[in-house]
Amino acid sequence: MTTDQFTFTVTKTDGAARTGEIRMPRGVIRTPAFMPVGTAATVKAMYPDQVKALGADVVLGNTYHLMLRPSAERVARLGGLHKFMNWPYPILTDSGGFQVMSLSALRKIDESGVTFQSHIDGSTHVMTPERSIEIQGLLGSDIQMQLDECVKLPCTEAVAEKAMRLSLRWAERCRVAFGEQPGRAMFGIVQGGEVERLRIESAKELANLDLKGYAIGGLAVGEPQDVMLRMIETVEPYMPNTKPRYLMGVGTPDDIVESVRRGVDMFDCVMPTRAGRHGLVFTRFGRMNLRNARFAEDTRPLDAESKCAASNTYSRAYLHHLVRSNEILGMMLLTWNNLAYYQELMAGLRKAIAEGRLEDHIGEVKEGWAKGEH
Ligand SMILES: CNc1nc2c(CCc3ccc(C(F)(F)F)cc3)c3[nH]c(N)nc(=O)c3cc2[nH]1
Repeated sequence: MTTDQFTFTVTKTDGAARTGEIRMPRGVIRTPAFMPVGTAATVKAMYPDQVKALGADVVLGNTYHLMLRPSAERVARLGGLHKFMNWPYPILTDSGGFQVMSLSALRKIDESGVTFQSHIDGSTHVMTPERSIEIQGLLGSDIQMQLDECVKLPCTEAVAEKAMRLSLRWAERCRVAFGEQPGRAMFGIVQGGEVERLRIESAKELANLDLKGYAIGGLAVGEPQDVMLRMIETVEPYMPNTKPRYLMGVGTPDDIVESVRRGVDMFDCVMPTRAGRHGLVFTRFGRMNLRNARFAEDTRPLDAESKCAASNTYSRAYLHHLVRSNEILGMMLLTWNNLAYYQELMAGLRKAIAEGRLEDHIGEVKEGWAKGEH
Protein backbone atom coordinates (compact mmCIF):
# COMPACT_ATOMS: atom_id res chain seq x y z
CA MET A 1 0.00 0.00 0.00
CA THR A 2 1.61 3.29 -1.05
CA THR A 3 1.36 5.68 1.89
CA ASP A 4 0.58 9.10 0.44
CA GLN A 5 3.68 11.25 0.98
CA PHE A 6 1.80 14.52 0.66
CA THR A 7 -1.15 14.90 3.07
CA PHE A 8 -3.26 17.75 4.44
CA THR A 9 -5.12 17.32 7.71
CA VAL A 10 -7.58 19.85 9.13
CA THR A 11 -6.97 19.76 12.90
CA LYS A 12 -9.53 22.28 14.19
CA THR A 13 -12.23 24.57 12.81
CA ASP A 14 -13.70 27.82 14.15
CA GLY A 15 -16.47 28.99 11.84
CA ALA A 16 -15.10 28.84 8.29
CA ALA A 17 -11.55 29.17 9.65
CA ARG A 18 -9.43 26.10 10.22
CA THR A 19 -6.01 25.02 11.42
CA GLY A 20 -4.22 22.24 9.58
CA GLU A 21 -0.96 20.58 8.66
CA ILE A 22 0.46 19.82 5.24
CA ARG A 23 2.89 16.95 5.65
CA MET A 24 5.46 16.13 2.94
CA PRO A 25 8.96 14.58 2.90
CA ARG A 26 10.72 17.93 3.36
CA GLY A 27 8.68 18.99 6.36
CA VAL A 28 5.35 20.12 7.77
CA ILE A 29 3.51 23.35 6.92
CA ARG A 30 1.34 24.58 9.80
CA THR A 31 -1.73 26.36 8.47
CA PRO A 32 -2.88 29.10 8.36
CA ALA A 33 0.61 29.79 6.97
CA PHE A 34 2.42 32.85 5.68
CA MET A 35 4.98 31.97 3.01
CA PRO A 36 7.86 34.47 2.64
CA VAL A 37 8.62 35.36 -0.97
CA GLY A 38 12.05 34.18 -2.13
CA THR A 39 11.89 35.34 -5.74
CA ALA A 40 15.43 34.76 -7.04
CA ALA A 41 16.31 31.92 -4.66
CA THR A 42 16.67 34.21 -1.68
CA VAL A 43 14.33 35.82 0.83
CA LYS A 44 15.88 39.24 0.33
CA ALA A 45 18.10 40.49 3.21
CA MET A 46 17.53 37.34 5.27
CA TYR A 47 19.62 34.24 6.02
CA PRO A 48 17.68 30.99 5.46
CA ASP A 49 18.13 29.83 9.07
CA GLN A 50 16.82 33.21 10.26
CA VAL A 51 13.68 32.73 8.09
CA LYS A 52 13.22 29.27 9.57
CA ALA A 53 13.79 30.50 13.13
CA LEU A 54 10.95 33.01 12.71
CA GLY A 55 8.56 30.10 12.16
CA ALA A 56 8.28 30.05 8.37
CA ASP A 57 7.70 26.45 7.26
CA VAL A 58 7.79 27.12 3.50
CA VAL A 59 9.17 29.79 1.17
CA LEU A 60 8.26 30.75 -2.39
CA GLY A 61 10.54 30.47 -5.38
CA ASN A 62 9.91 31.84 -8.82
CA THR A 63 9.82 29.92 -12.08
CA TYR A 64 9.93 33.09 -14.20
CA HIS A 65 13.01 34.58 -12.54
CA LEU A 66 14.94 31.32 -12.17
CA MET A 67 14.28 30.11 -15.73
CA LEU A 68 15.86 33.33 -17.01
CA ARG A 69 18.71 33.40 -14.49
CA PRO A 70 20.51 31.12 -13.81
CA SER A 71 18.12 28.77 -15.78
CA ALA A 72 16.22 25.76 -14.46
CA GLU A 73 18.68 23.31 -16.06
CA ARG A 74 21.61 24.91 -14.25
CA VAL A 75 19.78 24.84 -10.88
CA ALA A 76 19.05 21.15 -11.54
CA ARG A 77 22.71 20.45 -12.40
CA LEU A 78 23.66 22.15 -9.12
CA GLY A 79 21.39 19.83 -7.13
CA GLY A 80 18.09 21.69 -7.15
CA LEU A 81 16.74 24.80 -5.47
CA HIS A 82 16.76 23.47 -1.87
CA LYS A 83 20.49 22.72 -2.05
CA PHE A 84 21.23 25.84 -4.13
CA MET A 85 19.70 28.25 -1.57
CA ASN A 86 20.34 26.13 1.54
CA TRP A 87 16.63 25.82 2.38
CA PRO A 88 16.01 22.08 2.99
CA TYR A 89 12.33 22.64 3.91
CA PRO A 90 9.27 22.90 1.61
CA ILE A 91 9.38 25.28 -1.36
CA LEU A 92 6.34 26.41 -3.37
CA THR A 93 6.94 27.79 -6.85
CA ASP A 94 4.62 29.87 -8.96
CA SER A 95 4.13 28.81 -12.59
CA GLY A 96 5.53 32.07 -14.00
CA GLY A 97 2.47 33.27 -15.94
CA PHE A 98 1.66 36.02 -13.49
CA GLN A 99 5.24 37.28 -13.49
CA VAL A 100 5.37 37.26 -17.29
CA MET A 101 2.29 39.48 -17.40
CA SER A 102 3.65 41.86 -14.79
CA LEU A 103 7.36 41.91 -15.65
CA SER A 104 8.13 41.12 -19.27
CA ALA A 105 7.87 43.49 -22.23
CA LEU A 106 6.54 41.81 -25.34
CA ARG A 107 4.15 39.04 -24.49
CA LYS A 108 1.47 37.03 -26.25
CA ILE A 109 -0.98 34.55 -24.80
CA ASP A 110 -2.55 31.85 -26.97
CA GLU A 111 -3.80 28.29 -26.53
CA SER A 112 -0.25 26.92 -26.51
CA GLY A 113 1.07 29.16 -23.75
CA VAL A 114 2.73 32.51 -23.10
CA THR A 115 5.40 33.95 -25.43
CA PHE A 116 7.51 36.71 -23.90
CA GLN A 117 10.75 38.59 -23.95
CA SER A 118 13.10 38.32 -20.98
CA HIS A 119 13.19 41.54 -18.93
CA ILE A 120 16.87 40.75 -18.37
CA ASP A 121 18.32 40.37 -21.89
CA GLY A 122 15.35 40.63 -24.25
CA SER A 123 15.62 36.99 -25.39
CA THR A 124 12.32 35.39 -26.48
CA HIS A 125 10.84 32.49 -24.47
CA VAL A 126 7.74 30.34 -24.79
CA MET A 127 6.18 29.18 -21.52
CA THR A 128 3.72 26.35 -22.08
CA PRO A 129 1.88 24.53 -19.27
CA GLU A 130 4.18 21.55 -19.88
CA ARG A 131 7.35 23.68 -19.81
CA SER A 132 6.24 25.44 -16.61
CA ILE A 133 5.75 22.08 -14.84
CA GLU A 134 9.06 20.83 -16.30
CA ILE A 135 10.89 23.90 -14.93
CA GLN A 136 9.26 23.56 -11.49
CA GLY A 137 10.30 19.89 -11.48
CA LEU A 138 13.89 20.79 -12.46
CA LEU A 139 13.96 23.28 -9.57
CA GLY A 140 12.79 20.46 -7.27
CA SER A 141 9.71 22.36 -6.13
CA ASP A 142 7.53 20.60 -3.55
CA ILE A 143 4.33 22.49 -4.44
CA GLN A 144 4.01 23.43 -8.10
CA MET A 145 1.39 25.86 -9.42
CA GLN A 146 -0.44 25.35 -12.69
CA LEU A 147 0.18 27.83 -15.50
CA ASP A 148 -2.77 30.21 -15.58
CA GLU A 149 -3.91 33.53 -16.98
CA CYS A 150 -4.52 36.16 -14.33
CA VAL A 151 -6.54 39.04 -15.77
CA LYS A 152 -6.11 42.62 -14.61
CA LEU A 153 -9.18 44.03 -12.83
CA PRO A 154 -11.53 45.61 -13.70
CA CYS A 155 -12.25 43.66 -16.90
CA THR A 156 -15.30 42.63 -18.93
CA GLU A 157 -17.09 39.34 -18.23
CA ALA A 158 -16.03 38.10 -21.67
CA VAL A 159 -12.35 38.72 -20.91
CA ALA A 160 -12.67 37.06 -17.49
CA GLU A 161 -14.49 34.07 -18.98
CA LYS A 162 -11.95 33.55 -21.79
CA ALA A 163 -9.03 33.61 -19.32
CA MET A 164 -10.82 31.36 -16.83
CA ARG A 165 -11.55 28.71 -19.46
CA LEU A 166 -7.99 28.86 -20.84
CA SER A 167 -6.68 28.42 -17.30
CA LEU A 168 -8.92 25.35 -16.84
CA ARG A 169 -7.57 23.76 -20.05
CA TRP A 170 -4.02 24.58 -18.85
CA ALA A 171 -4.77 23.02 -15.45
CA GLU A 172 -5.58 19.72 -17.18
CA ARG A 173 -2.38 19.93 -19.28
CA CYS A 174 -0.35 20.69 -16.15
CA ARG A 175 -1.92 17.74 -14.34
CA VAL A 176 -0.89 15.41 -17.19
CA ALA A 177 2.62 16.92 -17.37
CA PHE A 178 3.04 16.69 -13.58
CA GLY A 179 2.14 12.99 -13.59
CA GLU A 180 2.95 11.16 -10.34
CA GLN A 181 5.63 12.91 -8.24
CA PRO A 182 5.40 11.25 -4.77
CA GLY A 183 5.86 13.77 -1.95
CA ARG A 184 5.14 16.68 -4.27
CA ALA A 185 1.89 18.39 -5.24
CA MET A 186 0.45 20.44 -8.04
CA PHE A 187 -2.16 23.05 -7.13
CA GLY A 188 -4.89 24.34 -9.44
CA ILE A 189 -5.71 28.06 -9.49
CA VAL A 190 -9.31 29.36 -9.42
CA GLN A 191 -9.82 32.28 -11.80
CA GLY A 192 -12.92 34.17 -12.97
CA GLY A 193 -12.28 37.84 -12.25
CA GLU A 194 -15.08 39.49 -10.21
CA VAL A 195 -17.78 37.34 -11.84
CA GLU A 196 -19.32 35.00 -9.27
CA ARG A 197 -20.72 32.44 -11.73
CA LEU A 198 -17.27 32.17 -13.39
CA ARG A 199 -15.52 31.79 -10.04
CA ILE A 200 -17.93 29.01 -9.05
CA GLU A 201 -17.53 27.19 -12.39
CA SER A 202 -13.74 27.45 -12.16
CA ALA A 203 -13.74 26.03 -8.60
CA LYS A 204 -16.11 23.19 -9.54
CA GLU A 205 -14.15 22.18 -12.65
CA LEU A 206 -10.84 22.25 -10.75
CA ALA A 207 -12.33 20.19 -7.92
CA ASN A 208 -13.12 17.49 -10.52
CA LEU A 209 -9.39 17.20 -11.27
CA ASP A 210 -8.88 15.97 -7.68
CA LEU A 211 -5.70 18.00 -7.18
CA LYS A 212 -3.79 18.14 -3.88
CA GLY A 213 -4.52 21.80 -3.27
CA TYR A 214 -6.22 24.81 -4.75
CA ALA A 215 -5.25 28.47 -5.03
CA ILE A 216 -7.54 31.45 -5.45
CA GLY A 217 -5.88 33.54 -8.16
CA GLY A 218 -6.78 36.71 -9.98
CA LEU A 219 -7.09 38.71 -6.76
CA ALA A 220 -4.86 41.21 -4.97
CA VAL A 221 -4.52 42.90 -8.33
CA GLY A 222 -5.78 46.31 -7.18
CA GLU A 223 -9.40 45.49 -6.39
CA PRO A 224 -10.94 46.87 -3.16
CA GLN A 225 -10.71 44.55 -0.15
CA ASP A 226 -14.49 44.04 -0.06
CA VAL A 227 -14.43 42.71 -3.65
CA MET A 228 -11.59 40.32 -2.76
CA LEU A 229 -13.43 39.10 0.35
CA ARG A 230 -16.68 38.63 -1.60
CA MET A 231 -14.85 36.48 -4.19
CA ILE A 232 -13.41 34.32 -1.37
CA GLU A 233 -16.89 33.90 0.16
CA THR A 234 -18.21 32.97 -3.31
CA VAL A 235 -15.72 30.20 -4.09
CA GLU A 236 -15.03 28.82 -0.60
CA PRO A 237 -18.08 26.51 -0.54
CA TYR A 238 -17.00 24.96 -3.88
CA MET A 239 -13.37 24.35 -2.89
CA PRO A 240 -12.87 20.91 -1.32
CA ASN A 241 -12.58 21.55 2.44
CA THR A 242 -10.14 18.65 2.83
CA LYS A 243 -7.59 20.35 0.58
CA PRO A 244 -5.42 23.41 1.33
CA ARG A 245 -6.58 26.78 0.01
CA TYR A 246 -3.89 29.27 -1.04
CA LEU A 247 -4.85 32.93 -1.65
CA MET A 248 -2.16 34.22 -4.00
CA GLY A 249 -0.42 37.53 -3.35
CA VAL A 250 -2.26 38.35 -0.11
CA GLY A 251 -1.60 40.53 1.71
CA THR A 252 -1.70 43.12 4.46
CA PRO A 253 -2.21 41.83 8.03
CA ASP A 254 -5.88 42.88 7.80
CA ASP A 255 -6.34 41.07 4.46
CA ILE A 256 -4.85 37.93 5.99
CA VAL A 257 -7.01 38.06 9.14
CA GLU A 258 -10.19 38.60 7.12
CA SER A 259 -9.25 35.78 4.70
CA VAL A 260 -8.34 33.28 7.45
CA ARG A 261 -11.81 34.00 8.88
CA ARG A 262 -13.28 32.95 5.53
CA GLY A 263 -11.40 29.64 5.29
CA VAL A 264 -8.07 30.42 3.58
CA ASP A 265 -5.03 28.36 4.70
CA MET A 266 -1.98 29.75 2.84
CA PHE A 267 -0.74 33.23 1.97
CA ASP A 268 2.18 34.87 0.20
CA CYS A 269 2.99 38.54 -0.13
CA VAL A 270 6.04 40.66 -0.96
CA MET A 271 4.74 43.32 1.46
CA PRO A 272 6.73 42.46 4.63
CA THR A 273 10.03 42.05 2.76
CA ARG A 274 9.63 44.80 0.15
CA ALA A 275 8.15 47.32 2.60
CA GLY A 276 10.92 46.52 5.09
CA ARG A 277 13.54 47.48 2.53
CA HIS A 278 11.79 50.84 2.15
CA GLY A 279 11.50 51.68 5.85
CA LEU A 280 7.88 50.59 6.36
CA VAL A 281 7.46 48.41 9.45
CA PHE A 282 4.58 46.21 10.55
CA THR A 283 3.97 45.78 14.28
CA ARG A 284 1.11 44.78 16.54
CA PHE A 285 0.53 48.55 16.94
CA GLY A 286 -0.02 48.92 13.18
CA ARG A 287 2.36 50.31 10.57
CA MET A 288 5.14 52.88 10.99
CA ASN A 289 7.16 54.59 8.30
CA LEU A 290 10.57 54.92 9.87
CA ARG A 291 11.65 57.51 7.31
CA ASN A 292 9.37 59.90 9.21
CA ALA A 293 11.23 62.60 11.17
CA ARG A 294 9.06 61.93 14.25
CA PHE A 295 11.26 58.90 14.95
CA ALA A 296 14.55 60.84 14.84
CA GLU A 297 14.94 60.85 18.64
CA ASP A 298 12.55 58.08 19.64
CA THR A 299 14.64 55.85 21.90
CA ARG A 300 12.02 53.07 22.13
CA PRO A 301 12.50 49.78 20.23
CA LEU A 302 9.87 48.87 17.64
CA ASP A 303 8.23 46.46 20.09
CA ALA A 304 9.85 45.69 23.47
CA GLU A 305 7.59 42.63 23.83
CA SER A 306 8.57 41.00 20.58
CA LYS A 307 10.85 37.93 20.73
CA CYS A 308 12.69 39.23 17.67
CA ALA A 309 16.00 41.02 18.30
CA ALA A 310 15.34 43.42 15.41
CA SER A 311 12.11 44.47 17.13
CA ASN A 312 13.12 44.56 20.81
CA THR A 313 16.69 45.89 20.73
CA TYR A 314 17.35 48.74 18.30
CA SER A 315 15.91 52.21 18.91
CA ARG A 316 13.52 53.72 16.41
CA ALA A 317 15.97 56.65 16.24
CA TYR A 318 18.75 54.32 15.09
CA LEU A 319 16.48 52.55 12.59
CA HIS A 320 15.34 55.96 11.31
CA HIS A 321 19.01 56.90 10.83
CA LEU A 322 19.76 53.64 8.96
CA VAL A 323 16.76 54.11 6.68
CA ARG A 324 17.55 57.76 5.96
CA SER A 325 21.18 56.74 5.26
CA ASN A 326 19.99 53.90 3.03
CA GLU A 327 22.21 51.54 5.07
CA ILE A 328 22.08 47.80 4.33
CA LEU A 329 21.60 47.02 8.03
CA GLY A 330 18.37 49.03 7.93
CA MET A 331 16.98 46.75 5.23
CA MET A 332 18.11 43.69 7.18
CA LEU A 333 16.62 44.72 10.53
CA LEU A 334 13.28 45.95 9.14
CA THR A 335 12.83 42.91 6.91
CA TRP A 336 13.59 40.75 9.95
CA ASN A 337 11.06 42.69 12.09
CA ASN A 338 8.34 42.49 9.43
CA LEU A 339 8.70 38.77 8.77
CA ALA A 340 8.78 38.18 12.54
CA TYR A 341 5.55 40.13 12.92
CA TYR A 342 3.83 38.26 10.07
CA GLN A 343 4.83 34.90 11.56
CA GLU A 344 3.71 36.05 15.02
CA LEU A 345 0.36 37.08 13.48
CA MET A 346 -0.04 33.61 11.90
CA ALA A 347 0.96 31.81 15.12
CA GLY A 348 -1.62 33.87 17.02
CA LEU A 349 -4.33 33.02 14.49
CA ARG A 350 -3.46 29.29 14.61
CA LYS A 351 -3.60 29.35 18.43
CA ALA A 352 -6.91 31.25 18.54
CA ILE A 353 -8.55 28.82 16.07
CA ALA A 354 -7.21 25.84 18.05
CA GLU A 355 -8.78 27.36 21.19
CA GLY A 356 -12.08 28.22 19.43
CA ARG A 357 -11.68 31.93 20.15
CA LEU A 358 -10.83 33.36 16.72
CA GLU A 359 -13.45 36.15 16.77
CA ASP A 360 -12.25 37.43 20.15
CA HIS A 361 -8.63 37.23 19.03
CA ILE A 362 -9.37 39.15 15.82
CA GLY A 363 -10.99 41.85 17.94
CA GLU A 364 -7.89 42.11 20.12
CA VAL A 365 -5.53 42.20 17.12
CA LYS A 366 -7.50 44.96 15.38
CA GLU A 367 -7.71 46.93 18.64
CA GLY A 368 -3.90 46.84 18.77
CA TRP A 369 -3.63 48.20 15.24
CA ALA A 370 -6.21 50.93 15.95
CA LYS A 371 -4.49 52.03 19.16
CA GLY A 372 -1.41 52.76 17.09
CA GLU A 373 1.97 52.90 18.75
CA HIS A 374 1.44 53.91 22.37
C1 LIG B 1 0.36 40.51 -5.36
N1 LIG B 1 -0.90 40.03 -5.87
C2 LIG B 1 -0.95 38.85 -6.53
N2 LIG B 1 0.10 38.02 -6.74
C3 LIG B 1 -0.39 37.01 -7.50
C4 LIG B 1 0.28 35.91 -8.04
C5 LIG B 1 1.77 35.72 -7.79
C6 LIG B 1 2.04 35.15 -6.41
C7 LIG B 1 3.53 34.97 -6.25
C8 LIG B 1 4.08 33.71 -6.32
C9 LIG B 1 5.49 33.55 -6.21
C10 LIG B 1 6.30 34.66 -6.04
C11 LIG B 1 7.78 34.49 -5.92
F1 LIG B 1 8.42 35.62 -6.28
F2 LIG B 1 8.12 34.17 -4.69
F3 LIG B 1 8.16 33.51 -6.69
C12 LIG B 1 5.76 35.92 -5.96
C13 LIG B 1 4.36 36.07 -6.07
C14 LIG B 1 -0.47 35.03 -8.87
N3 LIG B 1 0.16 33.93 -9.46
C15 LIG B 1 -0.56 33.13 -10.31
N4 LIG B 1 0.04 32.08 -10.90
N5 LIG B 1 -1.87 33.34 -10.58
C16 LIG B 1 -2.55 34.37 -10.01
O1 LIG B 1 -3.77 34.56 -10.30
C17 LIG B 1 -1.84 35.26 -9.12
C18 LIG B 1 -2.51 36.35 -8.53
C19 LIG B 1 -1.76 37.23 -7.73
N6 LIG B 1 -2.10 38.39 -7.11
